[in-house]
Amino acid sequence: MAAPSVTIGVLALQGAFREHLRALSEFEGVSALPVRTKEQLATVDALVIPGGESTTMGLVAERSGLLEELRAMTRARQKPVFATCAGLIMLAQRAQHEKTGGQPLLGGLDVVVDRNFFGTQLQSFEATMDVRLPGDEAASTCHAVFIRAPAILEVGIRVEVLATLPVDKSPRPLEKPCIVAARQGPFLVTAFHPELTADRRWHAYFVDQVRATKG
Ligand SMILES: NC(=O)CC[C@H](N)C(=O)O
Repeated sequence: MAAPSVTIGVLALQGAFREHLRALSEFEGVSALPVRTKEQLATVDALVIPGGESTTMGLVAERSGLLEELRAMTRARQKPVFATCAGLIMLAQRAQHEKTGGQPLLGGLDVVVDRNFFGTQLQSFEATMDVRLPGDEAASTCHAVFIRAPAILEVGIRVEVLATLPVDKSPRPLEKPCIVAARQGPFLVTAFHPELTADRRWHAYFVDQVRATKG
């Protein structure tokens, strides 16, 4: 039986949305659409929130009247959401080192993130680390691109950790490995950018999850 076809939106207000649209278009039976309005948001089965700059993304969402719709969607935790880097910050329940004066977050993912955990743009880096994708029996290797990346500092009990960056791979000294990928119910998050490498396992897992949700 053919897998059900699904429509996946990519929030296209700011940031690396084109790369996600391109990655999703590689999957058969997936139609990938940029989302900029409430009407577009209402038509998708799932949403990708890309990397970029979370303060700008939050402000543009606020100005375009999309923020409350997005919040309602993520807080209801019904539709699958794949959030990368700035997207992870947006989805977090709480962020440290927020922009002065605060910044609009969506919430729904039970984590605390540090927004610029690894430092400035100059501390952007790449690392090969072990990850465990949901459903995989064993850990496997993943090459990851971190661009002024956040890290997850605290997780709620319903959050499953999928990848931690070992201390010797970090550009700044760390006391312990830090969490860089996780999932909770319909949410999948990475602090790095899978859309910028050829490794499609994260998108593939997400597409499967969207298909399973749609039945
Ligand atoms: N590459 C990224 O998405 C960087 C995110 C950035 N640290 C922020 O605050 O939004």
